[in-house]
Amino acid sequence: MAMQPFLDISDVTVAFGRSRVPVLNGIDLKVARGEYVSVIGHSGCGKSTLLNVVAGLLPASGGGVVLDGKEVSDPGPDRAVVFQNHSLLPWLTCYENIRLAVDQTLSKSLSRAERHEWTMENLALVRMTHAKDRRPNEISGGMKQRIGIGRALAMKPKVLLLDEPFGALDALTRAHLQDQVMAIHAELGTTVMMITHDVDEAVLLSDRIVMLTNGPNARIGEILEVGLARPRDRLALVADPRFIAARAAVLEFLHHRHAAPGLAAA
Ligand SMILES: Nc1ncnc2c1ncn2[C@@H]1O[C@H](COP(=O)(O)OP(=O)(O)OP(=O)(O)O)[C@@H](O)[C@H]1O
Repeated sequence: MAMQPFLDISDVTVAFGRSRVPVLNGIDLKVARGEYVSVIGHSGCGKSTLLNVVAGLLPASGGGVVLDGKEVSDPGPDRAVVFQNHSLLPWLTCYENIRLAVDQTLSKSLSRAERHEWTMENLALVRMTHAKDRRPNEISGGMKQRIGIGRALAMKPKVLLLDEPFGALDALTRAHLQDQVMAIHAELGTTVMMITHDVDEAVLLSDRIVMLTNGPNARIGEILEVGLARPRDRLALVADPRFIAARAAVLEFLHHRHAAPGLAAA
């Protein structure tokens, strides 16, 4: 029997409205358990649309998504999403934001005491124990994203969906969070699908980089196997010829073969 991929995105087409040209056309992507896959492409090509289909937030017009043998038809805790702009509840503390997700998803399998322990464990995982009693407006943007990631992981998702999770952060905070996500991925073996605009980020974090062509009718133009050993050290990689080559391949795709719409002929 052929091995079924853990996450199977099969011939997904999405069109908004009845007679519109599809945004995405025939996206086929198989992701293995524990794999870290990034999706990169120019603004508006349909990256978030693809992530939303996998999340079950948006129905595909054609094709479908199967996760661990189960067809995706609506949102579920097995696919936790972290958006660029955190979506924490402002009236709850950091602890309570994570605890709420734990209570909503694991109340059948864990006792009250275990849910407390699990919440604390996830606060520790994202290095936020010290701020557990603060509310979102009392912490920085980077800390909010850490709570968002902790909350997503606390749901024990089968796949973590990251929609430009570091996009709104300054460069240093961003680097710090990328390192934390790499450490968490190494520790938990989480399957991750991440949307990004950032070529360095994609190469640093991913096992494979999926490059989308420009929309409408966007499709997968190319998939790059990054092939760098883990753990990865951002400073050491700067001079690593394999890192430089991977980076150049993605840049070449984005800036020569599929330049931003409107700039192609410039
Ligand atoms: N609900 C919707 N109704 C109609 N059109 C939509 C809807 N959502 C997205 N689109 C269109 O689909 C296309 C792809 O949007 P999407 O947000 O997926 O792109 P993206 O690659 O994630 O962009 P960015 O990198 O700027 O976030 C865009 O042209 C957008 O205008």
